[in-house]
Amino acid sequence: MADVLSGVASPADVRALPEDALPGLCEALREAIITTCGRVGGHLGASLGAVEVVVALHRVFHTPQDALLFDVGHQAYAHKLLTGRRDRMHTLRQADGIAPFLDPRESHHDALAAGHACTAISAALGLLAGRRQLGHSGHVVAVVGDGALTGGLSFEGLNNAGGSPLPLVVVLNDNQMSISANVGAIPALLRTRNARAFFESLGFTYLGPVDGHDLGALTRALREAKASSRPVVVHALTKKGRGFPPAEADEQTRGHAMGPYEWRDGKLVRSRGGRPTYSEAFAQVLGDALERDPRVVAVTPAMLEGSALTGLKARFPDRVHDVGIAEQHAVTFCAGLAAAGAKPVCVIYSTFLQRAYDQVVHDVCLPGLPVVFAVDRAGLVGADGATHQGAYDVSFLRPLPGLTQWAPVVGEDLGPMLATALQASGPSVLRFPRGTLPDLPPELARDGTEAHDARAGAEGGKSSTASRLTPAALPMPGARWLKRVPGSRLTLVTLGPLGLSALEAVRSEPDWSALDARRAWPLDEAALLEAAAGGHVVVAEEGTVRGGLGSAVLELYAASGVSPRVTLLGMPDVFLPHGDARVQRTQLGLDAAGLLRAGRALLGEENR
Ligand SMILES: Cc1ncc(C[n+]2csc(CCOP(=O)(O)OP(=O)(O)O)c2C)c(N)n1
Ligand SMILES: CC(=O)[C@@H](O)[C@H](O)COP(=O)(O)O
Ligand SMILES: [Mg+2]
Repeated sequence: MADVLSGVASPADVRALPEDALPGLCEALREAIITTCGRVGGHLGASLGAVEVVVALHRVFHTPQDALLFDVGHQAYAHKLLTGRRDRMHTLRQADGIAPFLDPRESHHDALAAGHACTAISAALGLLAGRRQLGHSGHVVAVVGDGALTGGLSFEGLNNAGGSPLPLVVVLNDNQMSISANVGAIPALLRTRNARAFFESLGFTYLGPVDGHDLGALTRALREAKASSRPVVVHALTKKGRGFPPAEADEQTRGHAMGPYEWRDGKLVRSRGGRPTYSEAFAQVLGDALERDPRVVAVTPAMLEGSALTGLKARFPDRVHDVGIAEQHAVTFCAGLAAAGAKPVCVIYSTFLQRAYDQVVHDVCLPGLPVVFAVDRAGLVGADGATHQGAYDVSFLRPLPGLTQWAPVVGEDLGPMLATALQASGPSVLRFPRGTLPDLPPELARDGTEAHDARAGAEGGKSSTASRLTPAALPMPGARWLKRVPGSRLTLVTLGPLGLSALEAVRSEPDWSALDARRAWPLDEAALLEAAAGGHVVVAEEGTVRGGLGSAVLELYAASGVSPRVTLLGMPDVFLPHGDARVQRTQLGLDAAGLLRAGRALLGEENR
């Protein structure tokens, strides 16, 4: 079987295959996808479901003269395998390896880079319009999932395309799944006869529904679409996870994304990390809040699974809302909830919050509504790479009046921070990273929340996690001295879990202090000015250096007329690619060794 695939070095080879070789090709593609994901993990379910769609597309359209745009790009592993990347698929999602999604810098068969959902229709229409304007021929096809039709951007594209004479081809890969089961009225409509009426009323010729695993039917529909002089939708019904029993049987996500696994004797063997993640810890404290206060409501834009909210959805079906891939709507929906007196918590990945910036500014912050944003995946995300890095939230949120930005160091910080945010009269952010919770270091275990603020002089506060979550600890104070050395020449100022790197670093430098900023905004000015008094400050954060906490600290020092020597560490001024987040953290100097290096260099003691 693999032999069929080894004879395919480019789409021209796919087109040259006799029809009776195609089922074998599809099987070999599935085998390659299953093997690759087993070794390195990845977006298995969507890619398995789209195998026939991809093969049929390459039979009918000729890339790169014709352009295929896959929404998100997570379903396109077969496309990668057919376009000269088969030999490198084992490097998928790893540093310097094959990209997690599509990118023309990796292959000229990839028309445009993506990773976020709902962009394909607009991008494809623009590409087609641009090509026609410049006198280029060639067809342009947007492959979108049913999940993408829960997002407004897709509809902006459909509206424009349906009213345009350009012969855009939209292939709707309808598997009735987003990451979780798809939601809302439109996915329901897609499985009725009204699907035809719906697309036709938007100005498209509708072809389908077609069995998306029937190569013959798909090929015929795509040929007809290619011959059209008008915009066309080809509606293909597919099954996510097709051909891999554990994915097909996975009722939650149909194997949407999987970590490495082994497939032995017909059984899936997966090593599951035992430690809870920040997302799970947040979901736990959110569950407590939902339990305690009937006004609390949780909202997720299509990330129930990743945000660890499936359990809460089952417990509080009417108060946990999955609104689809609709970040803008999610935020404005929360604004409405807050205006009604509810206490909405919008649980959203840092990278996806980017799409809802105006909604945060205009609908939440401007009226000062008490919406809590739980910003997950803040910082380095690892294998998903540049499109998904949680790099910008601190920088783009910091200028917004009245918005408080919290960042927990350890899981134990989440409860008091959420409780403080829920008590606030205006909007708040809690940013936390992708990954597992650290052990509670002894320096933090010693004190209760309020006792961390050494200026309060409190020692030996409450000792149990539960007691740290009590309202007595609220509201959260400002910055927290992780270590405070009187007369210290240097202070490490950190945001979020980097406080743990700082704690480790200062164990080797008994004369240095360490301050957890605890908030990116508003700053704890008194604590930061105290840090400046030592003359040397290193600010470290997992977000862009430009515009982040470090910039805020420099603004404070400039405005206060103090001028310590300052080094800023964080994510640099480039789009950081996929790789191992731990390795990248070290490369960026954000681990304890990096902080030590930066501090010693600042003091002119690099040779120590
Ligand atoms: C703006 C944005 N929000 C959320 C996501 C996370 N995400 C990636 S794929 C996906 C589901 C997409 O569903 P669908 O379009 O139907 O494709 P399928 O996976 O079913 O093939 C989601 C929610 C994203 N990539 N971009
Ligand atoms: C393709 C996509 O956007 C999501 O599937 C994303 O890869 C999820 O990331 P996490 O694994 O961090 O939930
Ligand atoms: Mg889908």
